[in-house]
Amino acid sequence: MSRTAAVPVLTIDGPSGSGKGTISRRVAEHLGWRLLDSGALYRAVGYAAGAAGLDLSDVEAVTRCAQTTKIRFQASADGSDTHILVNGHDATAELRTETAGAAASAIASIAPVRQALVELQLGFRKQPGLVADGRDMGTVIFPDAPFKVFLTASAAERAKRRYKQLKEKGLSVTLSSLQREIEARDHRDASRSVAPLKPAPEAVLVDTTGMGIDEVVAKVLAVVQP
Ligand SMILES: Nc1ncnc2c1ncn2[C@@H]1O[C@H](COP(=O)(O)OP(=O)(O)OP(=O)(O)O)[C@@H](O)[C@H]1O
Ligand SMILES: Nc1ccn([C@H]2C[C@H](O)[C@@H](COP(=O)(O)O)O2)c(=O)n1
Repeated sequence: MSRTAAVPVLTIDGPSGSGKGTISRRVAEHLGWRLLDSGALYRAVGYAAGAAGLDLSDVEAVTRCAQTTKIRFQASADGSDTHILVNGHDATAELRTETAGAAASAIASIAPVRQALVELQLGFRKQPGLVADGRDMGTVIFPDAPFKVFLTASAAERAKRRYKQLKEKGLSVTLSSLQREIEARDHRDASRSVAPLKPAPEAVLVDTTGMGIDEVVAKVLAVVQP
């Protein structure tokens, strides 16, 4: 699934809360490369399906939804942030919730839904390069990527990070329920038959447990610029 093999791609896959989004953004900025947040696409389809009142296990209806939903990434006016428009509605805040993550994980196990999002993802591969974050970037979407990283961290550490993030947003959550949700999502993403969450055999594994963000960024950059 190449599109333009001459364009370098760094794939960053890993479980929920391992820091893929944060690290991908920082690394893409440093390299001056484009960024693909593939999880946002699945979140957008899950959100659109929910908004249309669909049963998320209705394969035909959710597939049609994936094929017709218009998803657009738009830089904020000051360029510091990216907004996600779903069928013209700015759904950025709704898409970041744990509920949206769980809905995304549910519809992501449907093979034709994944197929409907392939071309969109390949279209991000443009010069001077792409940092692609997700679950199957290195295994399915960009198997020929010259640089592949798999980020992990213990479930307890990932739950703590998410807890801090949500508390800072003023949301009421408990650490134990977050850890349970994270573990359930990991299990579903890793055990599905289509494009399961797993490292590409040649990916560099980075366990970020106990590592700060700057340290992880440096380690990932070293994969591209040894
Ligand atoms: N190495 C790190 N040390 C401490 N906090 C981190 C680290 N990496 C990421 N974080 C924080 O953890 C939280 C989750 O990170 P992030 O959203 O990047 O993870 P993710 O893997 O993209 O999650 P998801 O798959 O659910 O979208 C954020 O608040 C982020 O700032
Ligand atoms: N390449 C991808 C990206 C995401 N998903 C699914 C599985 C995740 O639980 C969900 C949300 O992703 P996140 O925003 O947390 O990275 O979307 C996938 O199957 N494949």
